[in-house]
Amino acid sequence: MVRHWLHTLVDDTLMPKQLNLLKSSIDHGLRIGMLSHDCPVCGVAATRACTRCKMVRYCDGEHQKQHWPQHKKSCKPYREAVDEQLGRYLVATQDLKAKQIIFVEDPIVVGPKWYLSKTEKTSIIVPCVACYTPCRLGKHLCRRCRWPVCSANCVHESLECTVLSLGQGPAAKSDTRGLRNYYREDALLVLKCLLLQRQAPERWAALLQMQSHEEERKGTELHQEVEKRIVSYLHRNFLHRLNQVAKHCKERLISEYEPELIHRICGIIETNYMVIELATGVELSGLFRNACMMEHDCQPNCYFQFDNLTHQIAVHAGCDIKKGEHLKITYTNILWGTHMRQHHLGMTKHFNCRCARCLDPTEFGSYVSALRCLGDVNKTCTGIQLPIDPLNEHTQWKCDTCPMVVETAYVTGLQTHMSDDVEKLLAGRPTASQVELLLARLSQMLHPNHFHIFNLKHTLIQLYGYEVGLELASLSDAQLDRKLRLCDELYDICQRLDPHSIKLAIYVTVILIEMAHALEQQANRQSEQTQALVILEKARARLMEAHEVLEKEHDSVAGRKLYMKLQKEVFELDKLMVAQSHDRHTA
Ligand SMILES: C[S@@+](CC[C@H](N)C(=O)[O-])C[C@H]1O[C@@H](n2cnc3c(N)ncnc32)[C@H](O)[C@@H]1O
Repeated sequence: MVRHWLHTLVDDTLMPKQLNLLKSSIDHGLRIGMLSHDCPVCGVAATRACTRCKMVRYCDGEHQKQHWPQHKKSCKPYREAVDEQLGRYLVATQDLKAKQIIFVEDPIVVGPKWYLSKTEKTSIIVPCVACYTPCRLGKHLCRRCRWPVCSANCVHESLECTVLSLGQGPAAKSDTRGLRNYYREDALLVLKCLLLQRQAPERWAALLQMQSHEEERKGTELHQEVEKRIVSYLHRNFLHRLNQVAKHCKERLISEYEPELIHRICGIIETNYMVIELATGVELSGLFRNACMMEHDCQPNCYFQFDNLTHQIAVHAGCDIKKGEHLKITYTNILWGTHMRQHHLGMTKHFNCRCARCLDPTEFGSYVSALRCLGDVNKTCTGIQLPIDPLNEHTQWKCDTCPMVVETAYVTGLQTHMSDDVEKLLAGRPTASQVELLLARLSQMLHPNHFHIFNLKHTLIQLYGYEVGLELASLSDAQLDRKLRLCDELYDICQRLDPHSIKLAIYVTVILIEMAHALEQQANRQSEQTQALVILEKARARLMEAHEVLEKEHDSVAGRKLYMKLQKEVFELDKLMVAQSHDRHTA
């Protein structure tokens, strides 16, 4: 769902179920259409881009010169800065308006997904080695390197093809597992990085400037994992033969490829990679010189979109940003509680986040990590238990009402146990009553806004109104009220965590659509037509808000599918409203 830096650790169980239902409609490429390709002076289609920001194009140097006094006010509205704690980061050099494109840039390198899911590792559908179109393993192979391509005519980049052709290929009569053990597309991004030495020395130099955390990574699980998955795989199958080739050809295809360098590249990828989702649903991983410099904050102020064809990134202001403010994105799942986010950032990006949300035990009043206080044997308590020092992983948790204190180990144990219960339940397509049961059980210990509770409630709003027997028209008034109340609660949490819906656009859209559904049903049950129309107006306002929120997700598959759904919903609602007001006038 939501695109960002995360891989397998992003909680898939939080993916709105509705999106799965919508998985089959439109599929077309999306360009970063917000940029004009016309000369701003004469309106003629132009190719000569401003070399500084690359965001405006001119038909000739004369018009570029003429436009400069105007353009210089918005050209490259940010600068790079460095500090000891953050490393390199970006700062706004002028006030920026929400949604404004701050910059567009080409990738340094793009390649297949850096982490494959369990299913992908064994799937016979793989991305074409040349163009990433999904193709069936073994149907077409590149004539030279014998890697899977989508058609016999698809042309594979020649240097990569040469290196891959050094491999022996999978063992004869390999089953799918054997084939997948050989065709490991998740190692190709590293190979593409190595090839930059020869193909694009400037991009190679930019790559090597990126943060790798290579020292901190040594001896960690991630280091061991890439040693097996990438470093030894590439050496064993392809790179070990490069020396022999060099002797024959009297030139080196790649000058440096020793294991330490490959580990460093793996560190660079792990620290910086961004997920690019294509219209086909195929995910790629990319590195960008400037975009990857943006620092992390658990409440970001920027969002980004990708061009499907060129893989360019467009970074937008997610809200109004003042001159001097840092440009910030989020590297983790903002629906997780502070301890989980900290753990994830520490493990993959090697830093402790000290943003305003992480420092606030209530997490902006959202209470997504909070527990209920159970009191002691003598007295029950209605208080809330919160971490005393949220940045300390060993902190105690204290009740805000009574003297009760619990240890972190207890809280972590409880949450892990509950994670398992939630994941297990949601993986099995539960009914609303099964979700309600678990919700009731977890609610005895967790705050009503806790992230596990959020997850269950977000599932519930997509079951009331859809499940057989619980279609909107079949819901009792109480069930309809419950759906609406759950939507309100979820919306409130999203607003606290992400007031501009920068990271939670998909979640918020689903919530707003479900709110609109519940309101439409309430309007249906109104005998008083004027009142019904007022409720329908409210429903329409929710859909319009969803429309606005979803703009940030125009480039994602989920976003485009939801957008189509939304268009239909607005159309249907408008029809209903016209019919209602017609009835009112003729009554
Ligand atoms: C994607 S890179 C960002 C660019 C990096 N600062 C550089 O100099 O190349 C991510 C790394 O930047 C640093 N970083 C980013 N956001 C941070 C934050 N909020 N606090 C501390 N370090 C941060 C961490 O070292 C992290 O692993």
